[in-house]
Amino acid sequence: MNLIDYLPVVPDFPKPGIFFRDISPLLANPIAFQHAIDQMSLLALEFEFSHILGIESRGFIFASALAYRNQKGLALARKPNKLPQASHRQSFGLEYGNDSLELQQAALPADAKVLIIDDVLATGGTIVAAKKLLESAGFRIAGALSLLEIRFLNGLQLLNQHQIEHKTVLTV
Ligand SMILES: O=P(O)(O)OC[C@H]1O[C@H](OP(=O)(O)OP(=O)(O)O)[C@H](O)[C@@H]1O
Ligand SMILES: Nc1ncnc2[nH]cnc12
Repeated sequence: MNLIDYLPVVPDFPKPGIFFRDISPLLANPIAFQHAIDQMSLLALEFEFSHILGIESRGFIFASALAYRNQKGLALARKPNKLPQASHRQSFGLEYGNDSLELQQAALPADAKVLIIDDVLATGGTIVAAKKLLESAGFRIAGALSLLEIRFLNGLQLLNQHQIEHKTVLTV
């Protein structure tokens, strides 16, 4: 099964010039979704980690399934003003705009070593922000794992600059 067939490109979404990869067909196909989680789960085993951080909102889908499959605790990095006790915030730029993520200190135990999970690595801005968020809260980072890397946006380079080890199932 070629998972990339389930991640079609939608041109000019959400802005002109962006080639958006839609995860909906992959989620709608139980075999494709299961295969994606299986592949991510195998890659996750290559990291030493105690907890998973899922990034709102598409990252939640994969982070949740992996936390279950790999029997790890799950914490959520949320968009602004969603968390009742947000204690850390990090703003960042991504392929088509700017955003912020928040984290609660109590989301993880003090000795947590965290694997960051997201669906897509594009510019890398989101994952770098997630790393800074975790570090500002005093947590250790194991690395980052995504389903898809969009190579021409050089996210991997940015992650290397920030000493983030990254693995991905698919690269386009
Ligand atoms: O590598 P980057 O350039 O930072 O881009 C990757 C991020 O962009 C998308 O999230 P988006 O902000 O569109 O939010 P969503 O998950 O709520 O759709 C995607 O889910 C990643 O989190
Ligand atoms: N081109 C893209 N497709 C899907 N998700 C993205 N997140 C950032 N860039 C993206």
